[in-house]
Parts: sequence; C-alpha cells; structure tokens
Amino acid sequence: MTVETNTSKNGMPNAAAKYQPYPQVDIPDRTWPGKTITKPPIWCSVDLRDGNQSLVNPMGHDRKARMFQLLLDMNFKEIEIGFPSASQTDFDFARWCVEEGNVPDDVSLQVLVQCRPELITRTFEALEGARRPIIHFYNSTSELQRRVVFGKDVAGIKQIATDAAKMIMDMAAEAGGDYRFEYSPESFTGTELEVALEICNAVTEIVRPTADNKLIMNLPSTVEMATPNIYADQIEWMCRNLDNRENLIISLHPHNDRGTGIAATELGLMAGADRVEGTLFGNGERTGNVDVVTLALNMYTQGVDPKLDCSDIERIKAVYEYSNEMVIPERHPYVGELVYTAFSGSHQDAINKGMKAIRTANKPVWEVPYLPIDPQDVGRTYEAIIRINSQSGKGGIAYILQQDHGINLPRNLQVEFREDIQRITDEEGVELPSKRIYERFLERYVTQPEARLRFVDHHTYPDTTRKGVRIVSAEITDGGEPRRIEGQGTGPIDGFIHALSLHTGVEMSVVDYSEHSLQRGSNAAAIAYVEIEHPGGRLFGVGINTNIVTASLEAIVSAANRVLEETGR
Ligand SMILES: CC(=O)SCCNC(=O)CCNC(=O)[C@H](O)C(C)(C)COP(=O)(O)OP(=O)(O)OC[C@H]1O[C@@H](n2cnc3c(N)ncnc32)[C@H](O)[C@@H]1OP(=O)(O)O
Ligand SMILES: CC(C)C(=O)C(=O)O
Repeated sequence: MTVETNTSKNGMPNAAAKYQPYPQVDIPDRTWPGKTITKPPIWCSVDLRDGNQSLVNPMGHDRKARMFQLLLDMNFKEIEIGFPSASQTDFDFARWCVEEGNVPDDVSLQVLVQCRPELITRTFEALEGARRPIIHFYNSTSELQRRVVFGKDVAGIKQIATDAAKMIMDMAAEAGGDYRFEYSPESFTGTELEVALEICNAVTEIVRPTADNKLIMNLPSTVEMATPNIYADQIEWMCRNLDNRENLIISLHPHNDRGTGIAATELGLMAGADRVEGTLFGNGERTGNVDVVTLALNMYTQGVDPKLDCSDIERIKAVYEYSNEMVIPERHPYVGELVYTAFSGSHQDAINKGMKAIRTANKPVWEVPYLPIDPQDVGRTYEAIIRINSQSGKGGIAYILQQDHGINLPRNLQVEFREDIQRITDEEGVELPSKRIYERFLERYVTQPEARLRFVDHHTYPDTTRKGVRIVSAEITDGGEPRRIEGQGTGPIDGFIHALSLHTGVEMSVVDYSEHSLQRGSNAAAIAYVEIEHPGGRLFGVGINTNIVTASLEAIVSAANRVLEETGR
C-alpha cells in the first residue's frame, strides 16, 4: 500500500497541493509585445502614503516634509500625501501642504480614502482649499477578499464602490472645489477581469469623467501574483473593454512580491497604461511598490526623457534614508554603492578601453561596456568605476593609476605591475584602495627605499676618437657610498646603461623607453619608463623628475636596482 505524502523531496510542502497556478488571460490578439515605451507616463509618488504605511515608524511631520520637498524638486506633478482620515498626523500634514506647503500650481495633492462615509467626510475636510486635489477612493474587489474579508458577493462589493463614488461626487459638488478623482479596484490582480470591469464601469458612470476632468482608473497589482506578461495582458484587456476609455487615465500601481514589479510596469505601459504610481527606490508594503527611480532611469537609458529629475541621486538616496529610516542595498539599480563599480579584470579592461574610446571619439553617445548609464548623469563620479581586488586585471590597475594619478603605464609594465598587485590582493584577500596601489607603485619603481643604487648627477661629452659616440660620466651612490661611473653610447640613456653595466657587472640594455608629463604648467614633472633586458629577462624601471633626462636616468637606476634585487646582488 502507498501512503500519499504532502511533503516533497526538498523538505518544503508539496507545491502543487498548496498553491494554484495563476490563470492565463484570453487575449490571443494581444498587441503589447510589439510596442515600445516612447514617452514617460504621468508619475505619481505614493511614498508618503503606501511607502509610509509600510514603515516600522511611520513618518512624522519633518520626515514627511523633507520627502515632500524632494518629490516637488524631482518634478512629480501628482503626489499622494497620505491617508488623512486615518491619522491625525496625516490629516495635519495634508493641512500643512494646503496652507504652507508652497505647492506649485501644476502639482495636484492626492489623498487616499476607503469607501466609508465617515472617512470620506474627513478627507474633504483635510483638502479644503487645495488646488485640483485628487481624491483617491478604493475598495478591494478580489474574489478572495469578497469571500473572506467582506463576506459579500460582486453586487455587494460593487455597491461599496458606487455608494462611495456617489457620496464623493455629491460632496465635491457641494464643496464647489476643483476636485479630481481616482478609483482603485484594490487587489485588481486577484479580481476576475469581468468583475473588475463591471465595478470600474459602474464607478465611471457615476463620476462621468470628461476630457477636462478625466477619471484616474488605477489598476493595482496590489499583490504581484503572476509573471509580468499576465499583468500586461490584463491592462490591455481593460484598456480595450472599459467604457469611456478616452476620458480615463489608466494608472498602474504595481507591487513587487515576485521581484518583477519593474518589468510588470514596463509591460503594462506597453499595454496602454498612461500613469504610474510608485515610490522612490521601491519602498512599500512587503517587498515594496514599484521603484519609480529605476523605471525613470530605464527609460532614460533608452533615449526617452523620463521627465523626472534624477540628476542628484545621492540626494534622493539621502532623503529616502532619512525619511524612511531605511538603507538602500549596495546592488540597487542606479543608486547602490557598487552599481558603477567593476572588480573583475575583464570588465575593468573593457570599461577602461570604452572610456578611452569615448574620450577619443568625442561623440555624445554613451557606449561603455558594462555601464548602461554614464554615472555622471545621476551625479555619481567616475571615481569608483574600477576597484581592485584579487579578481582584478592589469586594465583596472592601469585605469586607477591613470584616472587618480595621471600615470599612463606602458602595456608591458601593466602586466608586470599587475603580478605584484595580484600577489598582495591574494595574500590579503581584501580590496586594495587606489592610494595603496599608488604607494606600492612608487615604492617598487620610484622611491625604492631598500635599493642599492641612487642617481645623483651626470654629464656627457663627445668621444673625440669615435664619431657619434658620447661619453657619459655619472655620479651615483652605491650602498650610500659616492661613486663616479663612466660609459659610452649614442646618447645619455645608452651611455648611462653601459656605465651601470660595467659598474654592476650585469649586462643590461634598454629595449623600450617612453615618457609623459605628469601635470600641466611650467613645473610639470615628467615620468619616464624604461624596459631593460638583462641575462635573467626583462623588467621595468621608472623615474619621476622635473628634468626629463634626469627622469630617464633615474628610471634606469630603478630598473638596475630591481635587477640587482632579483639576482641577489
Ligand atoms: C492596499 C492598500 O495599501 S490599501 C491602504 C491601506 N492603508 C491603511 O490601511 C493605512 C491606514 N488605515 C488605517 O489607519 C485604518 O485601517 C483606518 C483608520 C482606515 C480604519 O480603521 P478601523 O476602522 O479601525 O479598522 P480596520 O482598518 O481594521 O477596518 C476594517 C473595516 O473596514 C472595511 N474596509 C476595509 N477597506 C475598505 C474599503 N476600501 N472600503 C470600505 N470598507 C473597507 C473592512 O471590511 C472592515 O469592516 P468591518 O469592521 O465591518 O469588518
Ligand atoms: C490603494 C491601492 C491602490 C493600493 O495601495 C494597492 O492596491 O496596493
């Protein structure tokens, strides 16, 4: 006899027995997959309401006011400032916005209210004197909530919505104000489409929207329950079937339970929605509301002006963290501390080359591998693009020395120095900051504190016995002792390496030489790189001096010291 078990092999309860798959939408001629987003939606921030209601410590006046000012500065034209009938704090904040908030004429304050008479009355009190405010009323229409929360059938739930719509329209007419209206069949994604349609149409019939005062029909993914394509299907289906579509603004209010809130919103816009409600960086109930900053910057990186100012993302982050008392993870799109940083060698190499190419091409189009957006567009610097650890390569190290210290290492020196840095990062197992890389470079190639030889001075004169040959006479110290050495060659470099070869007993020759200036201006220091060949192989030396000849002779001494060190002399 077999015994049925409700536990699957991986230890979790049997999924098929516990959870039901979300049904498909019957819309075989769907058009949204072929659409693109070519203009921004109407943005509405719900940070001060949906965001606020999910916080451990809801915002008081100061935190709300600071967030409100940021939202205005970012160019939001619709801001849900709270649920004034729910708490005195929210009521007082609504009054403050109306009386002291300096709300620009083109900005509408929006408030949320349940379809309950006493709450609606209080909401109107909160908005007295506001210019073009939006009264956002909602009731849950989902099959589950109809059954479990309200104990009502569809007609009963529709009645909650229509009673509220009537009351709101009457009160608005009585108050004589310039009100706008929004209705949400809350838990839309848990509602059968025909039911949502019936209730929305019933509300539209009461509100009687016009071209001058459209009704915002908000179709929330209160709980994200399915893949984003399903939400898009639902939005396209509603857009096709809603009455009086031309006088409706179809609004999305996605949550992020499955982690696909951004995708669902983008597909929902392709499916015909006009408006998006969301929060900065996606704060909100459970896994959050849709993140409007990411949405806006996704559009921006497709060449669409999102009409939301995200140019100071660090300020947006700071206000988010202050007002919500939350922190943004390092990997959060566009804003996280690490999102513009590459540690890995091949990424660094490609970024380094991409940045060089863009500088050389001098074109406005942004094309840098691994960086979908220019960090400077959101107020971030290039400083942290490349950071060095054991996963890094020569390109990254070269980038750091170039970017932070103006040092352009020749390619072979990049390879050589990378081995040194790799040894350190492997040993220490942590990131090596730019300052340490620079100090290590100076210590190994320029200052060489333990080195045997030091350059002091030189002069050259022609060898009268051989045409084109010069004699180099140089003063050095060896182990601290002054020495005069002499060699011959076609110029100072050639002659000096000859002199050093004779002095040390190691045959050395220069195989590559390059130099560049380190700063602008008359006091510019020069940096010289020499690659020398010796019986054991090749290696580099580096010299830095205001005099270019001295820099190159110091570079030779640097290389010679490294040869002596390698050969134990
Ligand atoms: C998906 C969303 O984010 S919706 C927004 C949710 N936001 C909030 O709830 C934050 C603010 N809310 C509050 O402060 C409180 O819930 C209040 C002040 C609005 C109401 O408080 P209370 O009446 O004390 O409690 P509570 O919220 O539990 O009330 C639930 C009652 O309202 C009914 N109800 C809930 N939503 C609605 C609605 N949209 N329309 C009409 N009635 C509703 C419920 O059926 C329940 O009725 P019952 O008492 O007959 O069982
Ligand atoms: C009130 C509604 C729009 C809401 O917050 C939701 O559905 O998440």
